Amino acid sequence: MIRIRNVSHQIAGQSILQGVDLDIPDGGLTALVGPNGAGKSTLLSLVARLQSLQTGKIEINSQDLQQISHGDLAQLLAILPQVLTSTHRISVEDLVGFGRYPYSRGRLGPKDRAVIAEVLESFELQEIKHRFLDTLSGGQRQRAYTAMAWVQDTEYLLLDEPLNNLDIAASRSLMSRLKSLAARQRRTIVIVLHDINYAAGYADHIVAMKAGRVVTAGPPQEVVSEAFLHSVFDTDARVIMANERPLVIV
Ligand SMILES: Nc1ncnc2c1ncn2[C@@H]1O[C@H](COP(=O)(O)OP(=O)(O)OP(=O)(O)O)[C@@H](O)[C@H]1O
Repeated sequence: MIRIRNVSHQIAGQSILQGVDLDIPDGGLTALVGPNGAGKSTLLSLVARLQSLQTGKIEINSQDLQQISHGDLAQLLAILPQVLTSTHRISVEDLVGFGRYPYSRGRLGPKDRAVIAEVLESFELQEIKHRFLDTLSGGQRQRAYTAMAWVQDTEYLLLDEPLNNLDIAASRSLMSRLKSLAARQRRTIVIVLHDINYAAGYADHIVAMKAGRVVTAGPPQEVVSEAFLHSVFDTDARVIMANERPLVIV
């Protein structure tokens, strides 16, 4: 479990997170939602130790995040940040191969190669595995980066807006793939999503943030309502039920 207690964060004197308390349960998909600037990316980056913790405490599997060695953390948790550069002349296969670095230290062994082949297959990248990243479409590149995060084979995977640039078919396919892989391999995926319907349709848990605080958390059926959209997103939209999940009429 990821346990976040009383985490506050400031940048240049501005308060970004304010006393965040949150338990992210083990297994399945937890969607982090909220308006632009709510603090979602900042919270993920603190959990992944991309930024230093200023106040409060974060524990992963009851271990203090600050005390976990770099090597152990790289095998426990992977993050796909929001901003991805694409200027590198690197092939999809090599990019995904980099994801094995915590295990291979740069020398891919048979197990690494097998895992890479399996992930290229399951993320439908086989046919473009020799292409350079800067020749791909935005959506293909996004899939390649997500595969690189996945191939790290970590118990916890943090994905910041992985549906960026993906069309509806690719978005649905990625969400159902993540959901079934998480269930099959008992992984915990925390995913920042802007489209509330993908969160409502696929996530096991939803955590909503606003102005640097967690305002509500729970299963989609309990969280997503017209009152929730009004209070968190300042918008009035209808919510109906479809396939036993809430659906926002946009
Ligand atoms: N390096 C930085 N310098 C100054 N302000 C920052 C920096 N990083 C984040 N912020 C500010 O912190 C707040 C939270 O940003 P963050 O990216 O965590 O929000 P978010 O919920 O992920 O937003 P979005 O949905 O737009 O990606 C925003 O007001 C942002 O402008």
